[in-house]
Amino acid sequence: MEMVPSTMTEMWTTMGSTIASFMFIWAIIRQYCPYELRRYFEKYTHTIMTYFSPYIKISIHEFTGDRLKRSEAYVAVEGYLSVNSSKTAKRLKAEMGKDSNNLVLSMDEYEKVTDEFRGAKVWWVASKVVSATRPMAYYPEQEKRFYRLTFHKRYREMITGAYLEHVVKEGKEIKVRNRQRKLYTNSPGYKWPSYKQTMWSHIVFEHPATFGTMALEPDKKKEIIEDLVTFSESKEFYARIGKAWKRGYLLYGPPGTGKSTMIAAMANLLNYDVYDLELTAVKDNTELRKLLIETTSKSIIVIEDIDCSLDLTGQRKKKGGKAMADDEKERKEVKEESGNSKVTLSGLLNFIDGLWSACGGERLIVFTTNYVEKLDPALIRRGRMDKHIELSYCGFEGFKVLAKNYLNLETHPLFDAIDGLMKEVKITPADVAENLMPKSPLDDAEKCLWSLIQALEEAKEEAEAEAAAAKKVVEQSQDGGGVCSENCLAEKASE
Ligand SMILES: Nc1ncnc2c1ncn2[C@@H]1O[C@H](COP(=O)(O)OP(=O)(O)OP(=O)(O)O)[C@@H](O)[C@H]1O
Ligand SMILES: [Mg+2]
Repeated sequence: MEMVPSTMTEMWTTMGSTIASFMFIWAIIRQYCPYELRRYFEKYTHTIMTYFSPYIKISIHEFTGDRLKRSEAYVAVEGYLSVNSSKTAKRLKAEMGKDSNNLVLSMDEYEKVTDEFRGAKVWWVASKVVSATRPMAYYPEQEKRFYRLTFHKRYREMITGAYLEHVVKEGKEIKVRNRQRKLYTNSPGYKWPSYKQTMWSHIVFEHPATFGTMALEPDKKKEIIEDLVTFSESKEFYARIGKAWKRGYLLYGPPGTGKSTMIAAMANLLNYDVYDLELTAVKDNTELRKLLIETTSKSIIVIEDIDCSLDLTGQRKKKGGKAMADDEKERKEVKEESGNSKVTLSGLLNFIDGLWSACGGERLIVFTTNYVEKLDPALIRRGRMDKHIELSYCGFEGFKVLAKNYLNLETHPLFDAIDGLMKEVKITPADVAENLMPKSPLDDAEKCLWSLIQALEEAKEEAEAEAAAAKKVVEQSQDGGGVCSENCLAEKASE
C-alpha cells in the first residue's frame, strides 16, 4: 500500500530519509564499485534526472574544435554578460578595456546570474572543467571554460530563437564598444618565421583625431560622415544587391591637408581597426593576398602615398611639388625604394575586387596620394575607389575649427584680417596648425594669430614675386620672339 504523508512534517521527513538513503548508497558505490560501474551509474542517474527535469540547459564553450580561435558565440555571450551581469552578479572580474583607461567587468567563474526576456526567466552560469590530461608534462592543466544557460522547457522556442539572437547581437555590439582598437602594420623586409601566426604586427590604436577637430568645410564634413555611417549600417543592403560589404576611398591633395588625419578620424568615428599596408614591404602578389586574408572585419585598410608605393603608374613625382622627368634613372630609383617588391597593378586590382568577396565584410580601403592625376584610371575607377575626396588648402571655415582647437577662440578682431589673406593665398591646414601652436608658455592667443598673419603675408609676397618672375619670362620670350609652352614658363619662373 502506498504511503501518503498526512502532514508537511511527515512529507519532509520522508523526503529527507529518501535523500539520505540515496547519499548512503552513492557513498558505498563510490567507495567500493569499480570505475566502470560508477561511470555507468552516474550516466544513467544523469539521464533519469534530465528526463524528469523541466529545465533545458545549453552550454557555450570557449573553444570548439580549433583550439587557436575562441568561439564567436562564447565571445558574444561574454560581452552580453559583461554588461547584463555586472548589475546583479556578486563576484565579478575586471579586465582592462578600451584605451587602457577603463576596467571592463564580467562575471567571475561559477557565478550565477538571472536574466529576463519577454517574461521568461533564464539563468547563466560561468563555469569551467579542468582536464586531467596534459599534452606534455610541462604544460599547464587545460581549463575549458563555458557558459551554461538554463531555462524552463515551456520557453524553448523563444529562448533558442529570439533570446539567443538578442544575446549574440547585443554581445557583439558591447564587445566592439569595449575592445581596444589596433593599428596593424606589415613590417618592411621582415621574414616571417613559419611558426608566427600572423604577418601583421600591431599596437593599440589611440589617435585622437575626430571629424570634430578636422579643418574641413562643414558641408563636406557632413557628407563624408553620412557616407561612412551609411556604409557601416548597410549590411543588409550589400547582401541584397549581392555586393561585398566594402567601400573604397581615395583621399588626394597636397601634403599637409589632412589625409592621414582623416583616416584616423574615420577609424574613430566607426570604431574600426586600421591596417597600414606598406606595399613596398610586400614581396609579391601572393604575399599581398595572404596579408589581406588575415585582416578582420570592421577595419580600414590603408595604402598611403599609393603613387610612391610602387611603380604602378609607370610615372612618379617627388613629394613636395616639382614634377620629375619620366626617365630611366627615376624608374631605377623607384625600384630601389620599393625594394624587391613584385606587387603588380593587376595584383593590387585583384586584391581590391576579387578577394574581397571571400573575406567577410565591413572593410574600408583607403588610398592616399598627392598626385591623383598620375594614378592609373583602372585603379581609382568608381566601384574600386567609390568615393574620391579632395583635401585642399585651408579655408576660413577650416581656420575657425583650428582656432577653436588650438586657442579655444571662436571669434577675435584679427579673424577678419586672416579671412582676407586666406582668400588671396594658399596655406595648408598643417601650416595653419603649426602657426597657431604656442611656442612658449608666455605665448597667448593673439601672438599665435599674429604669427599666422605673418606667415600668410610672407606667402602672399612669395606668390607675388613668383607671379612677377613669370610675367618677366613671358615678356622676355615675346621680345625674343620665342614660343614658350606653359610648362616651360613654369620651369623658368621656378628657376
Ligand atoms: N584638415 C585638417 N584638420 C586638422 N588638422 C590638420 C588638417 N590637415 C592637417 N592637419 C594637421 O597637420 C598635420 C599633418 O597632416 P596630415 O599628416 O594628415 O597630412 P597629409 O595630407 O596626410 O600629408 P601627406 O600628404 O604629406 O601625407 C596633422 O598632424 C594635423 O595636426
Ligand atoms: Mg599623410
